[in-house]
Amino acid sequence: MAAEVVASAVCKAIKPVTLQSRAFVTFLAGNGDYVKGVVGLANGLRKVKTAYPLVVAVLPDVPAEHRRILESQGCIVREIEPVYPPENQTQFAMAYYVINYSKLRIWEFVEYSKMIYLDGDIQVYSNIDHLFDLPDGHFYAVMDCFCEKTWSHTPQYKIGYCQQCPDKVKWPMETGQPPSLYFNAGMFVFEPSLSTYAELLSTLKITTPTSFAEQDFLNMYFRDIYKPIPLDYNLVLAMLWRHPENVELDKVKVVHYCAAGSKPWRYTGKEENMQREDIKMLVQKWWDIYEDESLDYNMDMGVAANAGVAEPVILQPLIAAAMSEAGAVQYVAAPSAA
Ligand SMILES: O=c1ccn([C@@H]2O[C@H](COP(=O)(O)OP(=O)(O)O)[C@@H](O)[C@H]2O)c(=O)[nH]1
Ligand SMILES: OC[C@H]1O[C@H](O[C@@H]2[C@@H](O)[C@H](O)[C@@H](O)[C@H](O)[C@@H]2O)[C@H](O)[C@@H](O)[C@H]1O
Ligand SMILES: [Mn+2]
Repeated sequence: MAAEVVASAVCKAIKPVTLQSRAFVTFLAGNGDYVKGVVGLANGLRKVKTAYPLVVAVLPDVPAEHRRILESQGCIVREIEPVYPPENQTQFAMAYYVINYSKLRIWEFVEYSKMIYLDGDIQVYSNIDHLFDLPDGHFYAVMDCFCEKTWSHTPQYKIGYCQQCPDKVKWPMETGQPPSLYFNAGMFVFEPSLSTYAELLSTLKITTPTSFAEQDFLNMYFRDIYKPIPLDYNLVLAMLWRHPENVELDKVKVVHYCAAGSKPWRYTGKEENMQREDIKMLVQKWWDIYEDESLDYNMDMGVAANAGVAEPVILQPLIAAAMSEAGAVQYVAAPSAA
């Protein structure tokens, strides 16, 4: 087909799609060493050449020096109000509650139509920009694992049931339905919305805090629209020793350093499982990116090379979105939960 015919066909196919503003977002609290995690994340996103900026939602207690470091690394720093526990909810240490529930403020970042949230202890090793093209109206995240001691307070842990291997120890149906699919809240794809934000906070006010804080709360709130995505998009490290059969390490795109002792910037190797070769390799991989000065933010580099610069117009997703109406593009289908 002659080039001009193709061009006109593509132009006809591209309906007037409003420019989508998209960004990665992470969260930083306190004046401690998590800022290293966020700097590492900014470098990692640059290394995989994401087209989108990294927004950092910071609590007021994040010092000016840390904010300067983040801005010098191309991050967009946005201060958020802490979310304080209701007066009658004091069974959690204030700091733990505030640090975890304040994450919910990111729903008010409505200048972005779609965001990917990443914990500060996460590193992105392959480009995941295609997740922004997942269909709207759902909450995408990776399923968690119930086998670590951190779950010992739950019925599923006591029974030995885990959604990562539902046939290994079957859920006793006589006790009722198995727990709904449960995601790890260290990484998720979401759409900021003021109405959702208002409802999240009003619901929180009447919700008793639980051990996994905002992760439990988000699982309850988004249960009906939650869609699991493959664990390659958020490898919770405990999966390496709890469900190795579910992990293909060379396919993993995102690593979540949430196992005790695995935070790379604090790694001593002393905790359980921390002397594993795969853990040592993943910690070193994080340090290689953190210390790679060629990845530092540089105003002279091209826009695409600098996460955090004003949003470039990326035609590919717009064409894909337009073509999808012609049924020509298959989106990343959320895998079946089983
Ligand atoms: O002192 C802290 C503790 C937590 N966080 C942020 O809150 C997220 C959730 O905490 P963490 O990752 O330690 O929880 P885990 O995934 O290990 O349960 C972190 O990744 C950081 O982004 C922070 O900035 N400062
Ligand atoms: O308590 C709130 C946290 O809950 C989640 O971490 C848990 C979870 O991953 C468990 O499965 C692990 O066993 C545990 O180590 C780990 O702390 C989120 O990653 C984090 O962002 C944050 O919401
Ligand atoms: Mn984490």
